[in-house]
Amino acid sequence: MTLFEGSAVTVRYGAVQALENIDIRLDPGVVHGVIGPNGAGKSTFIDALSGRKRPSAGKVLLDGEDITARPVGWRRLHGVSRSFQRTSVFASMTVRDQLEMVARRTGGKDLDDIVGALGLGPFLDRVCNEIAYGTQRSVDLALALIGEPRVVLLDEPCAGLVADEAAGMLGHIRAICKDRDVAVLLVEHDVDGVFRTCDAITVLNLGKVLTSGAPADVRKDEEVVRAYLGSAA
Ligand SMILES: Nc1ncnc2c1ncn2[C@@H]1O[C@H](COP(=O)(O)OP(=O)(O)OP(=O)(O)O)[C@@H](O)[C@H]1O
Repeated sequence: MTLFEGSAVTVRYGAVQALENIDIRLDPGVVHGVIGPNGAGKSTFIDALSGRKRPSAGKVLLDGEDITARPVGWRRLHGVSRSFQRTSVFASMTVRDQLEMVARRTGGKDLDDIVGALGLGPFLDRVCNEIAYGTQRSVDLALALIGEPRVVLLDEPCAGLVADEAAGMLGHIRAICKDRDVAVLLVEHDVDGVFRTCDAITVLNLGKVLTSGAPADVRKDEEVVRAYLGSAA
């Protein structure tokens, strides 16, 4: 059985059809990238899968159970977490207080492991608005990982990072996916980074799937090259 599945997910904002019949399957230990031009529907897709936005049609399934009507908090406590495009850290709290707050809520006993894996130990007693932006993004990722989620939906975790930081972040994400057998959905604009990091890639364009499959096949897909990758492919 598929761990987590979006089936024919459709989202309309009034007259705007942001997503039309999108299918995705997320499996443990697999990083699944979602790429596409601005406005393709990537953030809307994460919102629909995470419970922030109720799909107009279609279903979201966890372990085969229909969780489409379950709210965000229920999903988080049942192993589905997400991060946001903009950093969601509380500026005036210390890194430790933030992480512990989420650990208490989710019952997470894995805080020390996550802090170690992301190299956050030296920053635990620093206030978030005093640490570098790249470290704040690592705190964001840590917040999504607390509580041993089985499914992690990441909305542009590399936004605003310089190339080296982005490469480090993507390396952490892949390692955590493999080490913890987590199903990861990665929305990211850094196309080369996505191709290096992901085991499978879905390309969205104007709310529809252009193609989905192994990175090498997606890179060769003529429609994707024409609509999105262009000469970068
Ligand atoms: N709250 C909203 N109300 C109306 N339309 C919206 C809303 N949010 C998104 N849209 C529209 O839905 C479509 C998909 O937007 P979405 O933000 O999901 O795309 P995206 O691929 O994440 O884009 P980006 O890469 O710029 O973040 C766009 O046409 C957008 O204008």
